[in-house]
Amino acid sequence: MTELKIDIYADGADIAEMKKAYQGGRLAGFTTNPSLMKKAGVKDYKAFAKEVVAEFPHLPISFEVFGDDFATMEQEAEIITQFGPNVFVKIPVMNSKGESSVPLIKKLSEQDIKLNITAIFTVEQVKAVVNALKPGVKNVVSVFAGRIADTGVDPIDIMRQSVDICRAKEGAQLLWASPREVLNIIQADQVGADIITCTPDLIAKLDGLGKDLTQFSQETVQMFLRDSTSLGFSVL
Ligand SMILES: O=C(CO)[C@@H](O)[C@H](O)[C@H](O)[C@H](O)COP(=O)(O)O
Repeated sequence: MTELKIDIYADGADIAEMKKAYQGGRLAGFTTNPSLMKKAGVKDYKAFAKEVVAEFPHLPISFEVFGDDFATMEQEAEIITQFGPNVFVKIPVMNSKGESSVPLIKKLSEQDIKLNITAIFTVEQVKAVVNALKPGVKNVVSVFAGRIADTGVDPIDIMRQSVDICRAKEGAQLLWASPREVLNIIQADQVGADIITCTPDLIAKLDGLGKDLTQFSQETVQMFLRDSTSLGFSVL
């Protein structure tokens, strides 16, 4: 069995799926975002958050602000942080107009609000965000490695540099966001990221970690046989 040092969080907003993922025994926390809440059909943000916090009072959970102007984000952050002592407030690194959230991040961090800064893609953004965080307060810095890879860029170097920047600030934890495959969990562990947040489907695939490849080859052929038998086809 491959030993992982990294904390694995579940990324989603479907409470039944979150509970199921937690029962697997590997989870150290949860993240959500507006797109995941839309997909899961969440109708009432506060009711949803209350239920999640009641279900997992002992695990870190990140809830995102919905506002796009900094005054609204600030008000929402002050409400979200009161959802529970285990709650992190997710603030996007910029708003939809591309205006930097760094001044707001600094303001909220100075109030000891635990933050998860999200939608980070560059080392420059990591530097600016970490610089704004109050030392000693637990914070999460979420770099979207999978979306970086979607542009054809290998995210490893960006993630390595991000780990180093976070290590220099007490309390800052680097989160590898948007992983696509189990290999990314190994890579995140190897670069020294503190957290990786994965969909429940990806978490389920962790059962394949360290599996014998010849055995996996045979199981794959057995799957083809099961399906060809059930289809009843023959080329003869
Ligand atoms: O909370 C976080 C990161 O802190 C996550 O919910 C984060 O938003 C998601 O992992 C990403 O948005 C997922 O990206 P993608 O798989 O849709 O490309």
